[in-house]
Amino acid sequence: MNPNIASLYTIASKSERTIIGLMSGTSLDGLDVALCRFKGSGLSTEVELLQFETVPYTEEIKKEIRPVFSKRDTDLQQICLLNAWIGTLHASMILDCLQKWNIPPQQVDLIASHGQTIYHAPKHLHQIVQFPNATLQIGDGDHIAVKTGIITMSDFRQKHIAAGGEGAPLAVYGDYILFSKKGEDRIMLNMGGIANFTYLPGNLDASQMFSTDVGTGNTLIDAFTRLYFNKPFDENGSIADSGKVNQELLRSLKGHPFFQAGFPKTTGPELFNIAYVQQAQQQSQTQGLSAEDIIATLTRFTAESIADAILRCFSIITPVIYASGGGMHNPVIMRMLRILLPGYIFKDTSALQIAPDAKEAVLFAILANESIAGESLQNQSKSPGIPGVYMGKVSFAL
Ligand SMILES: Nc1ncnc2c1ncn2[C@@H]1O[C@H](COP(=O)(O)OP(=O)(O)OP(=O)(O)O)[C@@H](O)[C@H]1O
Ligand SMILES: CC(=O)N[C@H]1[C@@H]2OC[C@@H](O2)[C@@H](O)[C@@H]1O[C@H](C)C(=O)O
Repeated sequence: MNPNIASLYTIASKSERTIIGLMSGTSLDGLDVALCRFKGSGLSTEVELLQFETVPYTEEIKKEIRPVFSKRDTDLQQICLLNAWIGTLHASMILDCLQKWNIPPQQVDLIASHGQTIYHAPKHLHQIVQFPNATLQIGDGDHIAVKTGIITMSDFRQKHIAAGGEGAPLAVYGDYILFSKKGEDRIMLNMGGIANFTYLPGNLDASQMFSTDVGTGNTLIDAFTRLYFNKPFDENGSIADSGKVNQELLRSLKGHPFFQAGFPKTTGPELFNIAYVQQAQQQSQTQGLSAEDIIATLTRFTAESIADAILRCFSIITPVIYASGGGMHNPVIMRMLRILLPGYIFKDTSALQIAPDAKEAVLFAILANESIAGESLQNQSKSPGIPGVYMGKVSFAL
């Protein structure tokens, strides 16, 4: 037997596995590295988050990725170079973390790497009849495996598309396994670059569970804070707080057919970008707004997109909302959400023993644990957008 297959078999048979989950999201802020210890699989999974770190992307790294990030017209050579370069970069970030945590790489069984999304094109975005849903994550797993010496799983989204999904949100699989709770209806709300949520019914009926993107999270706030203030994000919402929401611009921002479309649906900065806002400004004749008012309006746009989607989905019940992702650190978004969603209880995932900034990286570690050790597709659901499949491709180190 090939010794790689034998090691994989050994890892799959262990009673405990150590898996590093990686996530580098649409905010391009850095690489989330979550070192997790797993026992079991499926609904009996137990995860302990041993270490977590967000390794920030330097301006030099962002400068290399931005020209291809969610751009239709781009340099194919740059994509080709980045695919290997990001893999190598992520590998050295992992090795630095392990050194800092004083953990030899030999103690890690697997790496679960999301990669860097550079283009997400569900059918409703590209609208080309003969092409299916599509998405592209780069930072090839082979480079991570060879450089770290650790078996790496990557490219989780393609199987989801092959089985009929849009390639996202994938969080739902881990949300179901980790956070479903009999007797409590839950919304797992993640506010990263893009905002999404998973509904977990308190009756544990997987066929009622669903997951959807709802629109922009921080991506537009970040883009305009960069444009006008040369800062990466609106820290603590202080710029939004100093501006006034413009109702005409807000109405125009909310006018896109994406918001009328049914659930589940996915999106990205391919739609929600600077041009999207400029077009809305033109339509609403609000080109003269101050930078502060634009950021206040975009912050409100984020909060209303989330609240409208939740109110559309739940007319009778008010599930408990567990927030995660960088947007929960923006007090203006959180204040608006509390006003827009009266009667809802807000918590964050630390109440469920997972640090909110680490949640997405942990969820990719869960996907890898399932693919290696899952004995049945416990997360299989009849809900649209949640095909019952094992995801991820294996890269051996040798
Ligand atoms: N103190 C803060 N004040 C305001 N915003 C903050 C704060 N801390 C983080 N953020 C926001 O959170 C963003 C990062 O969020 P996160 O890391 O969850 O995004 P991501 O994982 O890249 O996105 P996605 O989930 O869409 O892939 C930052 O770009 C910023 O907009
Ligand atoms: C294509 C892609 O990378 N999508 C991300 C993005 O960031 C948030 C939202 O859009 C979500 O759909 C997804 O990530 C999370 C981790 C998911 O798949 O659940």
